[in-house]
Amino acid sequence: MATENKNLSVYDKSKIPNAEKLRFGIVVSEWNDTITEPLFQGAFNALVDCGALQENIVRWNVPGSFELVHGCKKMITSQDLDAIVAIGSVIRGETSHFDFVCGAAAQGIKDLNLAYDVPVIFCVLTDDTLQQAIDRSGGKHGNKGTEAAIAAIKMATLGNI
Ligand SMILES: Nc1c(NC[C@H](O)[C@H](O)[C@H](O)CO)[nH]c(=O)[nH]c1=O
Ligand SMILES: CC(=O)[C@@H](O)COP(=O)(O)O
Repeated sequence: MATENKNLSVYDKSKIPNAEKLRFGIVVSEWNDTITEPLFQGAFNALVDCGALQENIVRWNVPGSFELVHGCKKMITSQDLDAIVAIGSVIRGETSHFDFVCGAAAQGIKDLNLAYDVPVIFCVLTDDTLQQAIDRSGGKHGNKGTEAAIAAIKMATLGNI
């Protein structure tokens, strides 16, 4: 189902485990911060709405989406966390740099999920236009940060009875 057919901000709290006892990290790319800041707010607000304590949410900033992987790895190995949300916004420019940044972020985050037991949620928008990014960071399609926070709670409690 394409994003245009679902709202990224819609979730059913009755089907989400309470996050009160969980600790979360959020690593935020500073590139396109007009997009990544709303994504962070969406994620932060959803975690708190689902019971997470504000003091149990750790935020680090990195320069760009390419640096999300190292930032998440450093957070995994230095903090005691139940899940991490990696937030970025990559918007296509004139060159193929977009493909390399997106690919590196996606593959690197995937590798972290294989190498460590802390789930890292891929909250990196990869858009052709700024409008697409706006639409997915609190616009008409909702907020990808909200969706990522819910995924983080679900993955942090995966397999719990
Ligand atoms: N163009 C975008 C970038 N580019 C920067 C890279 O992520 C990286 O910081 C740089 O290549 C130095 O290693 N990053 C984004 O997050 N979004 C973009 O649109
Ligand atoms: C995703 C990028 O790195 C891109 O925004 C850079 O723009 P350009 O490809 O025009 O250098």
